[in-house]
Amino acid sequence: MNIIIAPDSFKGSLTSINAATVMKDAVLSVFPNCHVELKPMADGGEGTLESLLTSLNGEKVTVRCMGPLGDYIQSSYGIVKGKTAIIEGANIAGLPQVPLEKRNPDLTTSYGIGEVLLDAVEKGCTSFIICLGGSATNDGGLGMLMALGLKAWDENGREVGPFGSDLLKVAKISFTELHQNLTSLEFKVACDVDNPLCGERGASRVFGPQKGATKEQTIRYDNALDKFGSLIEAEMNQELKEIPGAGAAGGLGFAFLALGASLISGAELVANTLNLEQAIKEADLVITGEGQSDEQTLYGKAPGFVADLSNKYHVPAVLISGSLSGNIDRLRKKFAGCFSIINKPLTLEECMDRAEELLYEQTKQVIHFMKVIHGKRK
Ligand SMILES: O=C(O)[C@H](O)CO
Repeated sequence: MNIIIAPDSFKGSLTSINAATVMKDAVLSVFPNCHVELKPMADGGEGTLESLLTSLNGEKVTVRCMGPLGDYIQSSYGIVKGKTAIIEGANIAGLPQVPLEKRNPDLTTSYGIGEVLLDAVEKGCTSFIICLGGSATNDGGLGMLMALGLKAWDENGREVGPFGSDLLKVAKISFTELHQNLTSLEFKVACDVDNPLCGERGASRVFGPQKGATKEQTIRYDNALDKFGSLIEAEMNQELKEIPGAGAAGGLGFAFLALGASLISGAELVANTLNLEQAIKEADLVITGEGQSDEQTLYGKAPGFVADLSNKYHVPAVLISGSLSGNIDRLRKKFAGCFSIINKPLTLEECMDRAEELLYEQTKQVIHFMKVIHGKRK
C-alpha cells in the first residue's frame, strides 16, 4: 500500500508539516508496513512561504513593515538564489495578525505588502513569487499600490489613505508617481482561489465575512471594488476584473494584474515544487485536509487541488479536516470520503488546542475502516 499525505495547514493550530506527520503516525499505527510519503501542501495562504522556502532552499529575510491594522510589525519574506523574492501576503496582512474582535475591512490595509516588495527590490530581487490568501484585507490592493506610489483622491479632490475605509471613497487615481523600477520586474502571483474581483463569487461577498464584514459591508465593498477596478482598467486600457484569481486576498490579485503580473494557482505552484502529481500517479490512496472545509475548498484551495490530481489518476482522495460545513454533497463529489476530526461537542478553542490528538484519532479511524473493507475484499 502506497499512501500520499498532502494536507494544507490547520490554520491556527497545525502547520501542514505537523498535520502530515500526525496523519502519517496514525496511518502507520494501523498499517505498519505501508509506504507513506509526505507532501505538505499550501495554496498561496498562510504557510506557503515556509513550504516554498523549504523546497526551493531559500533564505529567510526579516523586515519591518506596516501590519494590517496600520501599526508597524516585524515580518519576513524569502529570497531564492539572490534574485527571486517570495512574499506571503498572509504573513504581512493576514488574518492571524488581526484578533477576531478587531476584524473589520474598514480598518485594514495591504500597505505593508508594497513596503516588503520595495525592500526586496532594494536587495536586488527582480523576480517575485507573491503568495495570496488568508488575508485580513478587502482594500483591492489599494494600500499595496499606494506603498508603490499610486495616488488616489475622493470626489472632493482630497487625497485618501491606504485603508479599506479609504477604498470606499476613491473617485480618481494616478499611476504617474509609481516606483520607476516596477516595469522591469517579473511577478508570478500564486492565488489560493480563482474568484473574480466582484459579484456573487467576488472577493467581498465570498471572503468578506471571514474578515469581519457585515452583510451591508460586503455589498458596499463589492460596489467599491467594482468602481476602483474600473478606474484601474481605464488607466491600463485592459479588462482585468473577471480574470480568475483577481478576487484573491481581498482584490490583491487584481492589483497585481495592474502591475502586469500573471496569476497562477497557489496549490499548483506548491504541488509542482513538491512533484506531487508524479507521487499521486503511483499511489493507492491520498489523504488531505485543512482546518475548515466548505465550498471554498472547491475554489482552488489545496485539498480541492489535491483531489483533482487524485481523480485524474483514479486514486481515491480522503479529506480529514478540522470541521466541515456548507454543502458537503459538493465536497463528496471530489473526495472519496469527507471527515471532521471533531468527535463530540467541543468549543472552537478546545478543537484547536487538541487538534493534534483529534487528527490522529480520526485518521486512525478512517484507515482502520479501510483496512477492514480491504481485508473483506481479499
Ligand atoms: O484572503 C482571502 O481573501 C481568501 O483567502 C481568498 O483569497
